[in-house]
Amino acid sequence: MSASSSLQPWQRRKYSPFRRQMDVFGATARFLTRLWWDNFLGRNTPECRRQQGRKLVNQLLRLGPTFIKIGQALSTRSDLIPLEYTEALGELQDRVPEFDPNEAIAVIESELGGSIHTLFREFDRFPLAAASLGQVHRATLHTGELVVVKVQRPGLEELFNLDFEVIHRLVRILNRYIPAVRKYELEALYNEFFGLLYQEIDYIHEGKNADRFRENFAEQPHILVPKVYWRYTARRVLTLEYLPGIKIDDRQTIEACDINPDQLIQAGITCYLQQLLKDGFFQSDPHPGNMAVSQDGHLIFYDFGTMAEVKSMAQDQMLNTFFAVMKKDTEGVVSSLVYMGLLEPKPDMTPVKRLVSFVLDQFREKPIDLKAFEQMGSELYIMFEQQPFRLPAQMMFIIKSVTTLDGIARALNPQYNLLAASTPFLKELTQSARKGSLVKQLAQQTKSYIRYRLTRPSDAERAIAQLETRIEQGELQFRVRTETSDRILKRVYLAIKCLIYACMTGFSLLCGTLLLLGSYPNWAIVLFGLASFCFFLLLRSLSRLAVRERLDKLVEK
Ligand SMILES: Nc1ncnc2c1ncn2[C@@H]1O[C@H](COP(=O)(O)OP(=O)(O)OP(=O)(O)O)[C@@H](O)[C@H]1O
Repeated sequence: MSASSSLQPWQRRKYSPFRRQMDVFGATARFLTRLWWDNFLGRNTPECRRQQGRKLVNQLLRLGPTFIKIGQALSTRSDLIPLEYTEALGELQDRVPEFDPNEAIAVIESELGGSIHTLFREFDRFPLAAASLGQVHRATLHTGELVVVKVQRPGLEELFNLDFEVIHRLVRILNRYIPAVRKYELEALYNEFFGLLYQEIDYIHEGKNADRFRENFAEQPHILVPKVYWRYTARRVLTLEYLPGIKIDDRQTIEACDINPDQLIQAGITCYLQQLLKDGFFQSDPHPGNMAVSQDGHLIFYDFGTMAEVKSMAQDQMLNTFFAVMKKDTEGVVSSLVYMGLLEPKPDMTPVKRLVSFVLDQFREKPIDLKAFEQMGSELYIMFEQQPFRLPAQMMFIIKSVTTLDGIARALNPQYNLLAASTPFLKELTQSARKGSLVKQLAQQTKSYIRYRLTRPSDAERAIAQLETRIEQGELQFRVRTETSDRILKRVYLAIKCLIYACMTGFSLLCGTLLLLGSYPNWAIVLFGLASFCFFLLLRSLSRLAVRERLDKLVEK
């Protein structure tokens, strides 16, 4: 990033709230007037919108970091603004001049409490990278470890505080005087946006995110996440292990290093599926600057300032969701999205279902092609204009991150296939979900057997029949937990019980008959009752004995 010679207004040392308000209101008024003028002249072509988009980008750049971030956030909202605008805003690079290294050093010294020489053995004054919120310098710790120090732009928080007030005022005015904007729920968007922005400028939060992300991938050595040096980290300074890498979309260098792009794609897709579906914690901004490839082909992740959360899913739920998308099953997709908190459950879900069905319909005759999501942007916008709801930000983050990832994969291999790249993850998922469901079924069957001991033998019979079939099909294997002698003892015990009940039945019957013949009918009835009860106990023990025998045979197999 090149340093700009002319100082932008937002870089001023002193920026009065009134002056800032005038600048922001002036820029908004100019933008709205241009829109109104185009509308008045009936100029509503894609080319006009593209031009307006470009002008908007320049205006946002002049207004500085808050507005650059607003532009970047809006570039994911094809549910809110037309495609030409999202495209123009998507190009909104962080064209912000890097700041003076002396200022960076001053921030580090005040945040970490020590002079730069006591903190670091070496500190590279020339930044490695610069962005709207901060810049990254290379350094060496006194212990010899190579690190990068991410330093926040001086005065950034003050500028955000100023803009927080100014934009709130602007939102209230727009809501009050321009009824057409009310459908955008600007107040909610404003809260959502600043909530995320304040999180992004808290580097302690970013460090914690990095730690959490690293833990989620601890078992996967091909995913690298820089270690956080907490002793050298504060709210405005983040010190990370130096992990240099090749830019993820630099196919030539990747191939020159003998790294297989297909393996990288697979690792990237698997990693994202895990983030989205299993961990429910994902990097919502996977642009090529936030990912790199190490010399030995591992995937490196940078930047954990914009992590988003969704409800993680159990394995079988994940599978159902994935297959619902692949099968284009609207109901299934909607219920998964509701479960993950990506759609708000409403009494009338018809508009949502209509929208999901529209999206899935686009792929009716062909496999799901993520690139097509982007091309559908303008149609989506038209649909949203007619729908009485907007999507939660996370949903748009997912669409954006998945489509960005798809773009990166295509840059590496234009022939790549999403389904093929997802296969390893799905395979593992299917296996563990299958194991999980087998265990569940076994538990259920065992439960019904136990229940049988208290209630009906027929349930146990059915459960055993199912177990038998599954064992025969090789799906289940029993681990023998009781000793053979123990099992024989139990059967003998049951057989003795049967014998006793049989004797008691016979004896009661005999006594009952004798009493009846000896003209004691009342006593005879009591003994016949006792005989029937013993007979019932006999039958129950016999069926238990039969079940026991079959179970033992299964175990012996
Ligand atoms: N641990 C690291 N090791 C090596 N290089 C790094 C490291 N962290 C960041 N970088 C480099 O610095 C660049 C910017 O880092 P990062 O994305 O974290 O900054 P940022 O200010 O959040 O930028 P943006 O918000 O635009 O993504 C990365 O693209 C990468 O080239």
